[in-house]
Amino acid sequence: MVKLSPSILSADFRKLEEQIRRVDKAGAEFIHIDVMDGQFVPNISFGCPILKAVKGVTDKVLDVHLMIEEPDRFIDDFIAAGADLITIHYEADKHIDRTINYIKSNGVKAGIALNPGTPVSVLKNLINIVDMVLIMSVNPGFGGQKFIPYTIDKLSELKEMAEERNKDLLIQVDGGVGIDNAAEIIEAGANVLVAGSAVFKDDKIEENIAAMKGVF
Ligand SMILES: O=C(CO)[C@H](O)[C@H](O)COP(=O)(O)O
Ligand SMILES: [Co+2]
Repeated sequence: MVKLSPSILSADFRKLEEQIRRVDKAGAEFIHIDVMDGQFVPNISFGCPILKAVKGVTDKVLDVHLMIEEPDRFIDDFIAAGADLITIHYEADKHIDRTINYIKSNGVKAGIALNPGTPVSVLKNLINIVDMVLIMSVNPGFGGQKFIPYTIDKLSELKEMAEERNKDLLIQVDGGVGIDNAAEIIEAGANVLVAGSAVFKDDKIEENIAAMKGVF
């Protein structure tokens, strides 16, 4: 079954609690939390205090996307704040095997994210130890960007790699996802769709989620 993970990066932060409750009630399975450090990506977003606040208002899977350098420094903090799934970038961690195993040893699910320019082939061995792979379909750092078409091929390649290994893998896609391209993205292999602007657009959260789920 395909799951939806609305990114709160596009929420109205003046009424974050209300927006989370609406996303939850409208049927989103995950809540996507974009953490940016101004180093790995050219933008700063938010960190553990926001995650803790979100944890207080929903039981949905808190899907934390760490766009930060050397994420191993902060894993304990994000686990303590309530993360259910932590995704780190392949490009940001010199000892990614150690960090992934550390996350899992704490009973939290672990994912690896790949920037658009990083080939799926780097996962040849790592695919065996992760719960999820996140294929970035924009260059990370900002919401509201355009989907990069060649990342569709990366989704297909990843799906094939997972099937060859008989592996039940969460395949997440993030960036520029909306009702216009959701069908093609799912067809290529994604089973978790992140959407920020497409969900929070015009404050029509319920309609936007229903339209998106209509495609699944
Ligand atoms: O990781 C991200 C950006 O780095 C966001 O999750 C992503 O961009 C979602 O926003 P949108 O759906 O508006 O593209
Ligand atoms: Co994200």
